[in-house]
Amino acid sequence: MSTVNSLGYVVVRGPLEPWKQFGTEVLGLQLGRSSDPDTLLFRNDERAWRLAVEAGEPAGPDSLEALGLEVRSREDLQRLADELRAKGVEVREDPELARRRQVQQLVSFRDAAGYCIEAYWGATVDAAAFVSPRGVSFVAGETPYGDMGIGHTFLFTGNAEKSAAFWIDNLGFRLSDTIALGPEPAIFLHCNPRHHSAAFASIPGAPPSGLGHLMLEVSTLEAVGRAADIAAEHDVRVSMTLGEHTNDRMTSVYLTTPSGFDIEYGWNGRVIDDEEWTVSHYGAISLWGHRFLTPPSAPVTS
Ligand SMILES: Cc1ccc(O)c(O)c1CC[C@@H]1C(=O)CC[C@]2(C)C(=O)CC[C@@H]12
Ligand SMILES: [Fe+2]
Repeated sequence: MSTVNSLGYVVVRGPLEPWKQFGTEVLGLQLGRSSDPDTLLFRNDERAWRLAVEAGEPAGPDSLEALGLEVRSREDLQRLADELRAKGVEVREDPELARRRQVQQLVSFRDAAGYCIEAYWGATVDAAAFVSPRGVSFVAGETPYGDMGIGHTFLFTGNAEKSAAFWIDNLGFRLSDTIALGPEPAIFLHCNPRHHSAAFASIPGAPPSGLGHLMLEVSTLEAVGRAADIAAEHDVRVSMTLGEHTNDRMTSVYLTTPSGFDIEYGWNGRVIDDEEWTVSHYGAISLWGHRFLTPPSAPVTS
């Protein structure tokens, strides 16, 4: 099976000016060079960009435009596209989009829940070094465990089981673990040593689909604490307080973006070695902390 190697990039919609400030000053992301005035590009590592924000209204979880899933080579992308088509998935090669995303080749298709997936190889590495405006370093492309991608996404879905099955059966993701969360367990999947690159949950009261959060991992607890302080100064909404998750052991805080979905800003996430990993089920989401300040279903406020 052709295996996706990482969650390489995420494309969302939102208001650009607030995002520029939030991305650089709160998150410590570096602005990348964008040839399109209606698209902001953010870097968190050596890549030309990892997070793109296209101009639009705040739409909460519906702000998700596309998920970029990276494969290692032209041959792997060809195999992946062939396998998807053989299973009846409509796969479209898009050279114009590949140019915009600064990758060598790209195909797009929809997963079981209808999320727009862009599979690609040949991402552009920037000649300029990554320099965070807040001096933080991210755990992303270049890690002792290899490329772990941008971070992870937590996706709402009508049917977590069905969504996860698509990613496992067609994209080569592996089950990390599950957590009791509402009537059906939330499902966490990995495709590299990062504990999970995608999680699926259908939660009563939460939206039926969309991006719950994008997790960005920094290399120190100090960087998480400072982000929480700066968020408070900027009147950024904290949707979950500092805490540590049971399964991936991420110590994190959840900050609401100008688009209305959350960024989980975390440190010390667990890594998985497939040779040794045993799947567990957890009865709680956190070991400590992570209190909701407002319910996840509360309306978006700017
Ligand atoms: C449960 C869990 C484990 C590890 C993570 O990295 C992670 O983000 C989560 C999800 C946390 C959290 C939750 O469990 C309840 C529903 C929440 C609030 C959301 O709506 C987004 C984040 C979710
Ligand atoms: Fe998360």
